[in-house]
Amino acid sequence: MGLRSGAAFMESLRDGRSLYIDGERVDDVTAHPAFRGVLTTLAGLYDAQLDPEFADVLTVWDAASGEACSTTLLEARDHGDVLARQRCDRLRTELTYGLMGRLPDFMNAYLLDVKSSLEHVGKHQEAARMDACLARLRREDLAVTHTLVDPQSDRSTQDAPPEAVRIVERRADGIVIRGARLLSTLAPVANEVFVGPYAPRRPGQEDYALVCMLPLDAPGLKIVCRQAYDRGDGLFDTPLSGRFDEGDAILVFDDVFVPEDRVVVAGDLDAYNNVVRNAVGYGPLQGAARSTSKLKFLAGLATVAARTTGRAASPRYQEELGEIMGLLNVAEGLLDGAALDLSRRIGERRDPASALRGHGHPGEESRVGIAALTFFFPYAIAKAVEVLRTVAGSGAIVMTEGELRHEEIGHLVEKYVHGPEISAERRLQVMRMVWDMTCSPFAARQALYERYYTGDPVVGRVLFFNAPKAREAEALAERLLGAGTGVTPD
Ligand SMILES: Cc1cc2nc3c(=O)[nH]c(=O)nc-3n(C[C@H](O)[C@H](O)[C@H](O)COP(=O)(O)OP(=O)(O)OC[C@H]3O[C@@H](n4cnc5c(N)ncnc54)[C@H](O)[C@@H]3O)c2cc1C
Repeated sequence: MGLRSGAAFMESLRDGRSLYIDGERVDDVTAHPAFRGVLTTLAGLYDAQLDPEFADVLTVWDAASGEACSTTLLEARDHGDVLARQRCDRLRTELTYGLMGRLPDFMNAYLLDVKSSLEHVGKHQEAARMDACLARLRREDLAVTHTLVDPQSDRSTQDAPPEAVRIVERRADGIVIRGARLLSTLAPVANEVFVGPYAPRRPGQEDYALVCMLPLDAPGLKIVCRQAYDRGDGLFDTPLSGRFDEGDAILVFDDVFVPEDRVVVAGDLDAYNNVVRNAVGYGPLQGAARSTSKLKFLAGLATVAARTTGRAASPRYQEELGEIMGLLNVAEGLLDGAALDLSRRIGERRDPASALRGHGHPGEESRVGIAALTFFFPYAIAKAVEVLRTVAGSGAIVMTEGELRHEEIGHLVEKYVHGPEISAERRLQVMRMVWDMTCSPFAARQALYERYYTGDPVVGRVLFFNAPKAREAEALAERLLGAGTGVTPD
Protein backbone atom coordinates (compact mmCIF):
# COMPACT_ATOMS: atom_id res chain seq x y z
CA MET A 1 0.00 0.00 0.00
CA GLY A 2 2.78 2.48 0.90
CA LEU A 3 2.24 6.12 1.86
CA ARG A 4 -1.37 7.15 2.40
CA SER A 5 -3.09 10.42 1.57
CA GLY A 6 -5.06 12.32 4.19
CA ALA A 7 -8.27 11.14 2.54
CA ALA A 8 -7.15 7.49 2.72
CA PHE A 9 -6.29 7.94 6.39
CA MET A 10 -9.78 9.37 7.07
CA GLU A 11 -11.40 6.51 5.17
CA SER A 12 -9.47 3.97 7.26
CA LEU A 13 -11.12 5.32 10.43
CA ARG A 14 -14.61 4.53 9.14
CA ASP A 15 -14.21 1.04 10.57
CA GLY A 16 -17.16 0.62 12.94
CA ARG A 17 -15.04 1.00 16.10
CA SER A 18 -16.87 1.16 19.47
CA LEU A 19 -16.19 4.72 20.56
CA TYR A 20 -17.98 6.70 23.27
CA ILE A 21 -17.67 10.43 23.95
CA ASP A 22 -19.73 13.01 25.83
CA GLY A 23 -22.30 10.36 26.67
CA GLU A 24 -22.95 9.04 23.18
CA ARG A 25 -21.77 6.19 20.97
CA VAL A 26 -20.15 7.51 17.80
CA ASP A 27 -20.78 5.57 14.61
CA ASP A 28 -18.39 7.49 12.36
CA VAL A 29 -15.49 9.21 14.13
CA THR A 30 -14.64 11.24 11.00
CA ALA A 31 -18.09 12.86 11.05
CA HIS A 32 -18.11 13.78 14.75
CA PRO A 33 -17.44 17.48 15.54
CA ALA A 34 -15.16 16.62 18.49
CA PHE A 35 -12.58 15.13 16.12
CA ARG A 36 -12.96 17.35 13.04
CA GLY A 37 -10.11 19.68 13.99
CA VAL A 38 -7.53 17.08 14.97
CA LEU A 39 -8.41 14.91 11.99
CA THR A 40 -7.84 17.85 9.66
CA THR A 41 -4.42 18.29 11.28
CA LEU A 42 -3.51 14.59 10.99
CA ALA A 43 -4.81 14.31 7.43
CA GLY A 44 -2.65 17.33 6.61
CA LEU A 45 0.41 15.48 7.91
CA TYR A 46 -0.41 12.47 5.74
CA ASP A 47 -0.78 14.76 2.72
CA ALA A 48 2.51 16.49 3.57
CA GLN A 49 4.32 13.16 3.08
CA LEU A 50 3.16 13.23 -0.54
CA ASP A 51 4.02 16.90 -1.03
CA PRO A 52 7.32 17.41 -2.93
CA GLU A 53 8.10 20.31 -0.58
CA PHE A 54 8.32 17.96 2.42
CA ALA A 55 8.70 14.44 1.02
CA ASP A 56 12.52 14.39 1.14
CA VAL A 57 12.49 14.92 4.89
CA LEU A 58 9.30 13.10 5.84
CA THR A 59 9.79 9.90 3.85
CA VAL A 60 12.47 7.31 3.09
CA TRP A 61 12.68 4.32 0.79
CA ASP A 62 11.77 0.99 2.42
CA ALA A 63 13.69 -1.71 0.58
CA ALA A 64 11.64 -4.50 2.19
CA SER A 65 8.31 -3.31 0.78
CA GLY A 66 9.78 -1.65 -2.30
CA GLU A 67 7.89 1.55 -1.45
CA ALA A 68 8.47 4.80 0.41
CA CYS A 69 7.52 4.96 4.10
CA SER A 70 7.55 7.53 6.90
CA THR A 71 11.03 8.53 8.08
CA THR A 72 9.62 8.07 11.61
CA LEU A 73 9.76 4.30 10.90
CA LEU A 74 13.37 4.35 9.71
CA GLU A 75 15.56 1.96 11.70
CA ALA A 76 18.80 3.91 11.90
CA ARG A 77 22.05 2.17 10.91
CA ASP A 78 24.36 5.13 11.56
CA HIS A 79 24.50 8.78 12.60
CA GLY A 80 23.37 9.89 9.15
CA ASP A 81 20.11 7.97 9.59
CA VAL A 82 19.70 9.39 13.10
CA LEU A 83 20.09 12.92 11.73
CA ALA A 84 17.48 12.14 9.05
CA ARG A 85 15.11 11.07 11.83
CA GLN A 86 15.90 14.19 13.83
CA ARG A 87 15.13 16.44 10.84
CA CYS A 88 11.85 14.60 10.26
CA ASP A 89 10.84 14.68 13.95
CA ARG A 90 11.62 18.37 14.03
CA LEU A 91 9.65 19.20 10.89
CA ARG A 92 6.58 17.19 11.90
CA THR A 93 6.52 18.65 15.39
CA GLU A 94 6.98 22.19 14.06
CA LEU A 95 4.07 21.57 11.67
CA THR A 96 2.02 20.79 14.79
CA TYR A 97 3.73 23.36 17.07
CA GLY A 98 4.74 20.64 19.55
CA LEU A 99 1.15 20.58 20.78
CA MET A 100 0.39 16.99 19.83
CA GLY A 101 2.20 14.78 22.29
CA ARG A 102 1.11 11.61 20.60
CA LEU A 103 1.68 12.10 16.95
CA PRO A 104 1.94 8.59 15.43
CA ASP A 105 5.67 9.42 15.33
CA PHE A 106 5.91 8.83 19.06
CA MET A 107 4.80 5.21 18.79
CA ASN A 108 6.83 4.56 15.65
CA ALA A 109 9.91 5.55 17.65
CA TYR A 110 8.75 3.66 20.73
CA LEU A 111 8.19 0.42 18.80
CA LEU A 112 11.68 0.62 17.31
CA ASP A 113 12.90 0.98 20.89
CA VAL A 114 10.92 -2.10 21.92
CA LYS A 115 12.56 -4.11 19.17
CA SER A 116 16.04 -2.90 20.16
CA SER A 117 15.47 -3.66 23.83
CA LEU A 118 14.13 -7.17 23.26
CA GLU A 119 17.03 -7.93 20.91
CA HIS A 120 19.55 -6.65 23.46
CA VAL A 121 18.29 -9.00 26.19
CA GLY A 122 18.25 -11.99 23.84
CA LYS A 123 14.48 -12.18 23.35
CA HIS A 124 14.90 -12.74 19.62
CA GLN A 125 11.53 -14.34 18.93
CA GLU A 126 9.68 -11.44 20.59
CA ALA A 127 11.92 -8.94 18.77
CA ALA A 128 11.11 -10.67 15.47
CA ARG A 129 7.38 -10.35 16.20
CA MET A 130 7.84 -6.65 16.92
CA ASP A 131 9.82 -6.34 13.71
CA ALA A 132 6.97 -7.94 11.77
CA CYS A 133 4.55 -5.37 13.26
CA LEU A 134 6.93 -2.57 12.24
CA ALA A 135 7.12 -3.94 8.70
CA ARG A 136 3.32 -3.87 8.55
CA LEU A 137 3.29 -0.25 9.74
CA ARG A 138 5.75 0.68 7.00
CA ARG A 139 3.66 -1.09 4.36
CA GLU A 140 0.32 0.30 5.52
CA ASP A 141 1.32 3.74 6.91
CA LEU A 142 -0.81 3.26 10.04
CA ALA A 143 -1.34 5.61 12.98
CA VAL A 144 -0.62 3.77 16.24
CA THR A 145 -1.36 4.71 19.84
CA HIS A 146 -0.55 2.88 23.06
CA THR A 147 -1.89 2.03 26.46
CA LEU A 148 0.48 1.07 29.25
CA VAL A 149 -0.88 2.00 32.65
CA ASP A 150 -3.17 -0.09 34.87
CA PRO A 151 -6.46 1.44 36.04
CA GLN A 152 -6.21 3.55 39.21
CA SER A 153 -8.43 1.12 41.11
CA ASP A 154 -5.75 0.55 43.78
CA ARG A 155 -2.52 2.56 43.86
CA SER A 156 -1.52 1.25 47.30
CA THR A 157 0.50 -1.38 45.42
CA GLN A 158 2.47 -1.63 42.17
CA ASP A 159 0.89 -5.05 41.52
CA ALA A 160 -1.69 -5.33 38.77
CA PRO A 161 -5.21 -4.82 40.13
CA PRO A 162 -7.86 -7.32 38.99
CA GLU A 163 -9.22 -4.64 36.65
CA ALA A 164 -5.94 -4.56 34.67
CA VAL A 165 -5.92 -6.18 31.25
CA ARG A 166 -4.93 -9.85 31.36
CA ILE A 167 -4.98 -13.08 29.39
CA VAL A 168 -8.18 -15.02 30.12
CA GLU A 169 -7.85 -17.70 27.45
CA ARG A 170 -5.00 -19.21 25.45
CA ARG A 171 -5.94 -20.73 22.13
CA ALA A 172 -3.92 -22.39 19.38
CA ASP A 173 -4.40 -19.32 17.15
CA GLY A 174 -4.01 -16.55 19.74
CA ILE A 175 -5.19 -15.26 23.13
CA VAL A 176 -8.30 -13.64 24.61
CA ILE A 177 -7.75 -10.61 26.86
CA ARG A 178 -9.99 -8.86 29.39
CA GLY A 179 -9.67 -5.70 31.51
CA ALA A 180 -8.76 -2.04 31.07
CA ARG A 181 -5.72 0.18 30.49
CA LEU A 182 -5.27 3.93 30.62
CA LEU A 183 -4.76 6.51 29.28
CA SER A 184 -4.59 6.19 25.55
CA THR A 185 -3.92 9.51 23.87
CA LEU A 186 -4.83 9.61 20.16
CA ALA A 187 -6.88 6.38 20.49
CA PRO A 188 -10.08 7.92 19.07
CA VAL A 189 -8.30 8.74 15.79
CA ALA A 190 -5.59 6.07 15.52
CA ASN A 191 -5.71 2.81 13.57
CA GLU A 192 -4.04 0.47 16.03
CA VAL A 193 -3.09 0.26 19.70
CA PHE A 194 0.03 -1.18 21.30
CA VAL A 195 -0.72 -2.73 24.69
CA GLY A 196 2.57 -2.67 26.57
CA PRO A 197 4.25 -2.62 29.97
CA TYR A 198 4.61 0.11 32.55
CA ALA A 199 5.00 -1.30 36.09
CA PRO A 200 7.11 -4.48 36.22
CA ARG A 201 5.18 -7.73 36.80
CA ARG A 202 6.21 -10.28 39.43
CA PRO A 203 6.02 -14.09 39.53
CA GLY A 204 2.37 -15.06 39.83
CA GLN A 205 1.30 -12.23 37.49
CA GLU A 206 2.13 -14.02 34.23
CA ASP A 207 -1.37 -13.48 32.82
CA TYR A 208 -0.82 -9.73 33.20
CA ALA A 209 2.51 -9.88 31.35
CA LEU A 210 0.99 -9.05 28.02
CA VAL A 211 2.32 -7.11 25.03
CA CYS A 212 0.34 -7.04 21.79
CA MET A 213 -0.96 -4.88 18.97
CA LEU A 214 -4.57 -4.61 17.94
CA PRO A 215 -6.69 -2.69 15.45
CA LEU A 216 -8.93 -0.22 17.27
CA ASP A 217 -12.00 -1.78 15.68
CA ALA A 218 -11.25 -5.20 17.23
CA PRO A 219 -14.52 -6.83 18.39
CA GLY A 220 -14.97 -6.27 22.14
CA LEU A 221 -12.60 -3.28 22.34
CA LYS A 222 -14.31 -0.15 23.71
CA ILE A 223 -12.76 3.31 23.40
CA VAL A 224 -14.14 5.39 26.28
CA CYS A 225 -13.06 8.99 25.64
CA ARG A 226 -12.72 11.92 27.97
CA GLN A 227 -14.84 14.98 27.30
CA ALA A 228 -14.05 16.78 24.03
CA TYR A 229 -12.30 20.15 24.28
CA ASP A 230 -12.99 21.07 20.67
CA ARG A 231 -16.58 22.28 20.99
CA GLY A 232 -16.83 23.56 17.43
CA ASP A 233 -16.36 27.20 18.46
CA GLY A 234 -14.24 28.01 15.41
CA LEU A 235 -10.55 28.63 14.88
CA PHE A 236 -10.60 32.33 15.79
CA ASP A 237 -11.90 31.60 19.30
CA THR A 238 -10.24 28.22 19.88
CA PRO A 239 -7.19 28.18 17.60
CA LEU A 240 -5.45 25.39 19.53
CA SER A 241 -8.29 23.20 20.85
CA GLY A 242 -9.83 23.51 17.40
CA ARG A 243 -6.75 21.96 15.78
CA PHE A 244 -4.81 19.83 18.26
CA ASP A 245 -7.25 18.14 20.65
CA GLU A 246 -5.77 14.69 20.15
CA GLY A 247 -8.16 12.94 22.56
CA ASP A 248 -7.50 10.59 25.47
CA ALA A 249 -9.40 7.41 26.25
CA ILE A 250 -9.56 4.52 28.63
CA LEU A 251 -9.51 1.31 26.63
CA VAL A 252 -11.71 -1.54 27.81
CA PHE A 253 -10.91 -4.99 26.48
CA ASP A 254 -14.13 -6.88 26.86
CA ASP A 255 -12.91 -10.36 25.90
CA VAL A 256 -10.91 -9.32 22.85
CA PHE A 257 -9.27 -11.97 20.67
CA VAL A 258 -5.65 -11.22 19.71
CA PRO A 259 -4.39 -13.36 16.80
CA GLU A 260 -1.03 -15.01 17.33
CA ASP A 261 0.84 -12.78 14.87
CA ARG A 262 -0.18 -9.71 16.94
CA VAL A 263 1.06 -11.12 20.25
CA VAL A 264 4.57 -10.00 21.21
CA VAL A 265 4.70 -11.26 24.82
CA ALA A 266 2.18 -13.50 26.59
CA GLY A 267 3.31 -14.54 30.03
CA ASP A 268 7.12 -14.31 29.82
CA LEU A 269 7.95 -12.02 32.77
CA ASP A 270 11.57 -11.59 31.71
CA ALA A 271 10.56 -10.40 28.25
CA TYR A 272 7.74 -8.21 29.61
CA ASN A 273 9.98 -6.49 32.15
CA ASN A 274 12.60 -5.78 29.48
CA VAL A 275 10.38 -4.47 26.73
CA VAL A 276 11.86 -0.96 26.84
CA ARG A 277 14.41 -1.10 29.64
CA ASN A 278 17.32 -1.60 27.22
CA ALA A 279 16.09 0.57 24.37
CA VAL A 280 18.54 2.51 22.22
CA GLY A 281 16.59 5.78 22.47
CA TYR A 282 14.40 6.55 19.45
CA GLY A 283 11.55 7.63 21.75
CA PRO A 284 13.55 10.21 23.73
CA LEU A 285 14.78 11.76 20.45
CA GLN A 286 11.21 12.15 19.18
CA GLY A 287 10.09 13.46 22.60
CA ALA A 288 12.93 15.98 22.73
CA ALA A 289 12.08 17.19 19.21
CA ARG A 290 8.41 17.60 20.10
CA SER A 291 9.19 19.43 23.34
CA THR A 292 11.72 21.71 21.64
CA SER A 293 9.16 22.66 19.00
CA LYS A 294 6.60 23.40 21.72
CA LEU A 295 9.09 25.53 23.65
CA LYS A 296 9.88 27.46 20.46
CA PHE A 297 6.17 28.02 19.82
CA LEU A 298 5.60 29.20 23.41
CA ALA A 299 8.60 31.54 23.24
CA GLY A 300 7.25 32.98 20.00
CA LEU A 301 3.67 33.35 21.23
CA ALA A 302 4.81 35.04 24.45
CA THR A 303 6.85 37.53 22.42
CA VAL A 304 3.96 38.24 20.04
CA ALA A 305 1.63 38.68 23.04
CA ALA A 306 4.09 41.09 24.68
CA ARG A 307 4.14 43.16 21.49
CA THR A 308 0.35 43.36 21.32
CA THR A 309 0.26 45.11 24.68
CA GLY A 310 3.50 47.07 24.28
CA ARG A 311 5.16 45.18 27.14
CA ALA A 312 7.90 43.89 24.84
CA ALA A 313 9.45 47.38 25.10
CA SER A 314 10.09 47.01 28.82
CA PRO A 315 13.33 45.41 30.15
CA ARG A 316 11.30 43.71 32.88
CA TYR A 317 9.45 41.64 30.25
CA GLN A 318 12.45 41.33 27.92
CA GLU A 319 14.22 39.61 30.81
CA GLU A 320 11.36 37.09 31.22
CA LEU A 321 11.21 36.42 27.49
CA GLY A 322 15.00 36.24 27.29
CA GLU A 323 15.01 33.42 29.84
CA ILE A 324 12.64 31.40 27.66
CA MET A 325 14.85 32.01 24.62
CA GLY A 326 17.81 30.82 26.73
CA LEU A 327 15.92 27.66 27.68
CA LEU A 328 15.14 27.14 24.00
CA ASN A 329 18.86 27.20 23.24
CA VAL A 330 19.47 24.61 25.95
CA ALA A 331 16.65 22.51 24.47
CA GLU A 332 18.30 22.55 21.05
CA GLY A 333 21.50 21.26 22.67
CA LEU A 334 19.62 18.51 24.50
CA LEU A 335 17.94 17.47 21.27
CA ASP A 336 21.35 17.13 19.60
CA GLY A 337 22.54 15.24 22.68
CA ALA A 338 19.61 12.80 22.41
CA ALA A 339 20.53 12.21 18.75
CA LEU A 340 24.18 11.58 19.66
CA ASP A 341 23.18 9.18 22.41
CA LEU A 342 21.01 7.23 19.99
CA SER A 343 23.82 7.03 17.41
CA ARG A 344 26.31 5.97 20.04
CA ARG A 345 24.09 3.19 21.34
CA ILE A 346 23.28 1.92 17.86
CA GLY A 347 27.03 1.76 17.16
CA GLU A 348 27.74 -0.04 20.42
CA ARG A 349 25.03 -2.63 19.80
CA ARG A 350 26.56 -3.36 16.42
CA ASP A 351 30.14 -3.36 17.69
CA PRO A 352 30.38 -3.58 21.52
CA ALA A 353 34.10 -2.74 21.38
CA SER A 354 33.25 0.73 20.03
CA ALA A 355 32.01 1.65 23.51
CA LEU A 356 35.61 1.53 24.61
CA ARG A 357 36.93 3.57 21.69
CA GLY A 358 36.70 7.30 21.50
CA HIS A 359 33.40 8.09 23.26
CA GLY A 360 34.69 8.38 26.78
CA HIS A 361 31.93 6.33 28.40
CA PRO A 362 29.53 3.62 27.30
CA GLY A 363 26.29 4.97 25.87
CA GLU A 364 24.24 2.88 28.31
CA GLU A 365 25.37 5.27 31.01
CA SER A 366 24.41 8.42 29.17
CA ARG A 367 20.71 9.24 29.31
CA VAL A 368 20.51 12.77 27.94
CA GLY A 369 17.18 12.27 26.15
CA ILE A 370 15.37 10.62 29.06
CA ALA A 371 16.83 13.13 31.53
CA ALA A 372 15.70 15.99 29.28
CA LEU A 373 12.17 14.57 29.18
CA THR A 374 12.05 13.77 32.90
CA PHE A 375 13.58 16.94 34.29
CA PHE A 376 14.26 19.73 31.81
CA PHE A 377 11.26 19.91 29.49
CA PRO A 378 8.50 19.70 32.12
CA TYR A 379 10.21 22.61 33.89
CA ALA A 380 11.01 24.66 30.76
CA ILE A 381 7.55 24.28 29.25
CA ALA A 382 5.77 25.10 32.53
CA LYS A 383 8.04 28.14 32.90
CA ALA A 384 7.28 29.29 29.35
CA VAL A 385 3.52 29.00 29.98
CA GLU A 386 4.00 31.03 33.18
CA VAL A 387 5.82 33.78 31.26
CA LEU A 388 3.01 33.74 28.70
CA ARG A 389 0.54 34.32 31.55
CA THR A 390 2.70 37.12 32.91
CA VAL A 391 3.07 39.05 29.66
CA ALA A 392 -0.62 38.68 28.78
CA GLY A 393 -1.93 39.60 32.23
CA SER A 394 -5.71 39.97 32.22
CA GLY A 395 -5.54 40.12 28.43
CA ALA A 396 -5.86 36.32 28.42
CA ILE A 397 -9.38 36.66 29.85
CA VAL A 398 -10.86 37.67 26.59
CA MET A 399 -14.11 38.11 24.70
CA THR A 400 -14.97 36.08 21.61
CA GLU A 401 -15.03 36.92 17.93
CA GLY A 402 -18.80 37.33 18.36
CA GLU A 403 -18.36 40.60 20.26
CA LEU A 404 -15.86 41.90 17.68
CA ARG A 405 -18.38 41.28 14.89
CA HIS A 406 -21.48 42.31 16.89
CA GLU A 407 -23.44 45.01 15.15
CA GLU A 408 -24.14 46.96 18.37
CA ILE A 409 -20.79 46.78 20.16
CA GLY A 410 -18.30 45.81 17.44
CA HIS A 411 -17.21 49.44 16.98
CA LEU A 412 -16.67 49.78 20.75
CA VAL A 413 -14.47 46.70 20.75
CA GLU A 414 -12.47 48.26 17.88
CA LYS A 415 -12.13 51.45 19.90
CA TYR A 416 -11.17 50.04 23.31
CA VAL A 417 -9.53 46.64 22.80
CA HIS A 418 -6.69 47.50 20.44
CA GLY A 419 -2.96 47.55 21.27
CA PRO A 420 -0.17 49.99 20.39
CA GLU A 421 -0.50 50.41 16.60
CA ILE A 422 -2.29 47.04 16.70
CA SER A 423 -5.92 46.58 15.67
CA ALA A 424 -8.48 45.12 18.03
CA GLU A 425 -8.95 42.19 15.65
CA ARG A 426 -5.25 41.29 15.70
CA ARG A 427 -5.01 41.75 19.47
CA LEU A 428 -8.06 39.55 20.03
CA GLN A 429 -6.68 36.93 17.68
CA VAL A 430 -3.43 36.79 19.67
CA MET A 431 -5.16 36.79 23.04
CA ARG A 432 -7.57 34.02 22.05
CA MET A 433 -4.49 31.90 21.32
CA VAL A 434 -2.94 32.89 24.66
CA TRP A 435 -6.21 31.95 26.40
CA ASP A 436 -6.23 28.57 24.67
CA MET A 437 -2.65 27.98 25.84
CA THR A 438 -3.10 29.17 29.44
CA CYS A 439 -6.75 29.08 30.57
CA SER A 440 -8.87 26.71 28.47
CA PRO A 441 -9.55 23.02 29.27
CA PHE A 442 -7.12 22.26 26.43
CA ALA A 443 -4.45 24.26 28.29
CA ALA A 444 -5.11 22.49 31.60
CA ARG A 445 -4.83 19.11 29.91
CA GLN A 446 -1.59 20.17 28.19
CA ALA A 447 -0.12 20.99 31.62
CA LEU A 448 -1.17 17.61 33.02
CA TYR A 449 0.20 15.90 29.95
CA GLU A 450 3.64 17.47 30.35
CA ARG A 451 3.74 16.28 33.95
CA TYR A 452 2.69 12.69 33.35
CA TYR A 453 3.33 11.60 29.80
CA THR A 454 6.68 9.98 30.59
CA GLY A 455 4.97 8.06 33.39
CA ASP A 456 4.95 8.72 37.10
CA PRO A 457 7.50 11.50 37.70
CA VAL A 458 8.39 10.06 41.12
CA VAL A 459 9.31 6.70 39.59
CA GLY A 460 11.30 8.50 36.88
CA ARG A 461 13.37 10.41 39.42
CA VAL A 462 14.02 7.36 41.59
CA LEU A 463 15.38 5.52 38.53
CA PHE A 464 17.98 8.27 38.18
CA PHE A 465 18.87 7.93 41.86
CA ASN A 466 19.53 4.22 41.28
CA ALA A 467 21.46 4.64 38.00
CA PRO A 468 25.22 3.95 37.68
CA LYS A 469 25.94 7.65 37.12
CA ALA A 470 24.62 8.41 40.61
CA ARG A 471 27.19 5.94 42.02
CA GLU A 472 29.90 7.59 39.87
CA ALA A 473 28.97 10.95 41.41
CA GLU A 474 29.00 9.46 44.90
CA ALA A 475 32.43 7.91 44.25
CA LEU A 476 33.79 11.32 43.19
CA ALA A 477 32.70 12.87 46.47
CA GLU A 478 34.07 9.85 48.40
CA ARG A 479 37.44 10.32 46.69
CA LEU A 480 37.83 13.76 48.19
CA LEU A 481 36.45 12.59 51.53
CA GLY A 482 39.05 9.86 51.51
CA ALA A 483 41.89 12.19 50.65
CA GLY A 484 42.70 12.85 54.28
CA THR A 485 42.95 16.18 56.08
CA GLY A 486 46.66 16.84 56.02
CA VAL A 487 47.54 20.25 54.55
CA THR A 488 51.19 19.50 53.94
CA PRO A 489 52.29 16.84 51.48
CA ASP A 490 54.14 13.85 52.98
C1 LIG B 1 -2.98 13.93 29.51
C2 LIG B 1 -2.40 12.56 29.73
C3 LIG B 1 -2.14 11.75 28.65
C4 LIG B 1 -1.62 10.46 28.82
N1 LIG B 1 -1.39 9.66 27.73
C5 LIG B 1 -0.99 8.38 27.91
C6 LIG B 1 -0.83 7.49 26.79
O1 LIG B 1 -1.01 7.87 25.65
N2 LIG B 1 -0.52 6.19 27.04
C7 LIG B 1 -0.33 5.72 28.30
O2 LIG B 1 -0.06 4.54 28.46
N3 LIG B 1 -0.45 6.55 29.38
C8 LIG B 1 -0.79 7.85 29.21
N4 LIG B 1 -0.95 8.66 30.31
C9 LIG B 1 -0.88 8.05 31.62
C10 LIG B 1 0.41 8.31 32.36
O3 LIG B 1 1.36 7.37 31.93
C11 LIG B 1 0.09 8.22 33.84
O4 LIG B 1 -0.65 9.37 34.17
C12 LIG B 1 1.34 8.15 34.69
O5 LIG B 1 1.95 6.91 34.52
C13 LIG B 1 1.01 8.33 36.18
O6 LIG B 1 0.04 7.37 36.55
P1 LIG B 1 -1.32 7.83 37.18
O7 LIG B 1 -1.88 8.98 36.42
O8 LIG B 1 -2.18 6.63 37.31
O9 LIG B 1 -0.93 8.40 38.58
P2 LIG B 1 -0.65 7.58 39.93
O10 LIG B 1 0.26 6.43 39.64
O11 LIG B 1 -1.94 7.27 40.58
O12 LIG B 1 0.15 8.64 40.75
C14 LIG B 1 -0.52 9.82 41.23
C15 LIG B 1 0.48 10.77 41.84
O13 LIG B 1 1.13 10.16 42.97
C16 LIG B 1 2.52 10.38 42.86
N5 LIG B 1 3.25 9.33 43.57
C17 LIG B 1 3.34 8.03 43.25
N6 LIG B 1 4.12 7.38 44.12
C18 LIG B 1 4.52 8.29 45.02
C19 LIG B 1 5.35 8.25 46.17
N7 LIG B 1 5.92 7.14 46.59
N8 LIG B 1 5.55 9.40 46.86
C20 LIG B 1 4.97 10.56 46.46
N9 LIG B 1 4.17 10.65 45.38
C21 LIG B 1 3.95 9.53 44.68
C22 LIG B 1 2.78 10.36 41.37
O14 LIG B 1 4.02 10.97 41.04
C23 LIG B 1 1.61 11.16 40.87
O15 LIG B 1 1.84 12.53 40.96
C24 LIG B 1 -1.39 9.97 30.15
C25 LIG B 1 -1.64 10.81 31.23
C26 LIG B 1 -2.13 12.08 31.05
C27 LIG B 1 -2.40 12.94 32.26
